[in-house]
Amino acid sequence: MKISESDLIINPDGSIYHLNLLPGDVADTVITVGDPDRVGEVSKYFDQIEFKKGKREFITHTGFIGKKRVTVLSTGIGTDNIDIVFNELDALVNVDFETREVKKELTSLNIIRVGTSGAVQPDIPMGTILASSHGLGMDALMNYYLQQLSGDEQLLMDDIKIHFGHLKNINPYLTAANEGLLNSIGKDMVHGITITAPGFYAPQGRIVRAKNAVPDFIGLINSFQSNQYRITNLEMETAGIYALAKVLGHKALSVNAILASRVKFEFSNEPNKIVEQAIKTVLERI
Ligand SMILES: O=P(O)(O)O[C@H]1O[C@H](CO)[C@@H](O)[C@H]1O
Ligand SMILES: O=c1cc[nH]c(=O)[nH]1
Repeated sequence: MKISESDLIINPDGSIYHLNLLPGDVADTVITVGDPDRVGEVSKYFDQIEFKKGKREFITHTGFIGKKRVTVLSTGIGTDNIDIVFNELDALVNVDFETREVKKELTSLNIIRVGTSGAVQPDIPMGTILASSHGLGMDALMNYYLQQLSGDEQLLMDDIKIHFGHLKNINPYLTAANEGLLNSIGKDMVHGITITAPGFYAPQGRIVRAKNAVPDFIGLINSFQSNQYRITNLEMETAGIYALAKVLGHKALSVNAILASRVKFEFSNEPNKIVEQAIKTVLERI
């Protein structure tokens, strides 16, 4: 079936609407970062840069590490941007832009986020590199997509619904990391459930001047336990990445540079060093 011109927008030069990329520009391994300035911090380790492109907050560098072709792409902040990035990345590899039809043979990308995050458990200090075993979304993105949970995801979700059931206006969603990526790139890292929040301040329990509707948000999330699983950290993209990757048939892992301890009220004074360590670790393992 032909995808309409208003559903899938292709620019006059044949590139996709927001990412400004052509089919063929995306490597099978994609690293996503939030901050556009972090794209160069990743591609500086490439042996060869094939091209640099960008539009708005979506900066892309594709190149080679040895013989391996890698794309690094910035998503900006939030799951609203993840909706754009993941649908457009998927269309670039799985839709024929000439016929506007879904290709017969689908490509499954390996997508690794290297992001920053705040820890909510006292035993997870700043400087930790953490791989998200699950993304737990507190935003609204997955109200708009059909998602099927595995048996394990459903069991965990049942406990989450009980724990967070009193938050009447929030409809949490959960997706597990790709197991292969978690056990390879994420091996030896701290693992835990990452909460993806629809904001940085009250949605992550921060108090500056406005009054928060959810009292002791950090206490609420760090007291959750279901079998071996606990919530370890807060950021703003992982749950959307895990959920849309699964819906679209891609593999995803989120690696978090822990810059803050929300229980010790500390924020790192050397965030770039921690992010650099996360980037180097991921690049060594892809
Ligand atoms: O450093 P990045 O990858 O942007 O990730 C984190 O930092 C931003 C907030 O400061 C949010 O995007 C959050 O997810
Ligand atoms: O606490 C933090 C740190 C980085 N990014 C977030 O979203 N939260």
